[in-house]
Amino acid sequence: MNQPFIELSDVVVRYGGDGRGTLALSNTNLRIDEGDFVALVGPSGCGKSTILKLVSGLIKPSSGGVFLAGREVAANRVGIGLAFQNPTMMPWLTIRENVMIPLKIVEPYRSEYARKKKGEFADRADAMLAKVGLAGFGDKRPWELSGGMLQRASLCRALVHEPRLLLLDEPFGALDSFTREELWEIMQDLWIETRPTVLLVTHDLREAAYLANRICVMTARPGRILEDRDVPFLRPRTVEMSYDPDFAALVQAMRRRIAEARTEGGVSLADTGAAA
Ligand SMILES: Nc1ncnc2c1ncn2[C@@H]1O[C@H](COP(=O)(O)OP(=O)(O)OP(=O)(O)O)[C@@H](O)[C@H]1O
Repeated sequence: MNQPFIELSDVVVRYGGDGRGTLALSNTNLRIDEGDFVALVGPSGCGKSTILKLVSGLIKPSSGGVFLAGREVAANRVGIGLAFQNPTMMPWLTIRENVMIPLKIVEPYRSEYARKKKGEFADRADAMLAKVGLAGFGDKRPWELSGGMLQRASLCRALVHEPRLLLLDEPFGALDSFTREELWEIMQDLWIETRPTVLLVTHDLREAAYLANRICVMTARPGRILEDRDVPFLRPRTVEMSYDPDFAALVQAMRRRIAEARTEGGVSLADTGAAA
């Protein structure tokens, strides 16, 4: 079997440190190949964001292993892009400067940025903005853009340094449904063009089925992967396709699975730390 790009092996996460805190993940196993697009879905609080935190190295597992490109996450230098529900732009910077932030921080761009390539990087940011329909908005400040426009800019910022891994935590969750669907299309185009490995956390099952190649359904907390399904629809997918019977049937099956999953994790008082 090929070595996966992301691997979680028997991962347990207990928040709180003294062994009496919240058990968020129990014996979670997950393998993701490079270039794949995987959606994590499941009941609220089941540990989806916890998996993103593990893969980004923000937290360590209480036990088990988390590997990225064959190495422990802590020892890894894989470039990562991040986008969240709240696009959090720096208000004192222009949109272009916000998009360029990873180029100031992440090598090899960082040293080049300091030397001579600032103009070149501004062009790169403008090209990204044009791809997501924000041509000409580089000089604007964040407060001059709508929520949907800010989220487009946030996708540019997540991808400008060509990361091998893109972590998305409900990036379209706060948008109206029309804007959300527009952003799905943009996200799909960006993924097809550069093929980063993507791990998407979402509550929107149509979104998961539109964007992902695989959907992993988690149990209620303490979470683990309950079901791992391939999404067979051809690309590029369209919003119209999301109303086809096959697509609707997949979404319905997921919905049922999550309803069942709500009862399959089983949170006890001890798990929450409330019994302590
Ligand atoms: N820093 C923390 N300290 C203590 N408990 C935490 C911490 N972070 C998360 N938790 C708890 O761990 C569990 C899993 O949290 P997580 O955010 O991973 O779930 P989620 O599936 O992403 O939730 P949602 O779908 O509601 O966003 C939740 O019960 C949460 O309250």
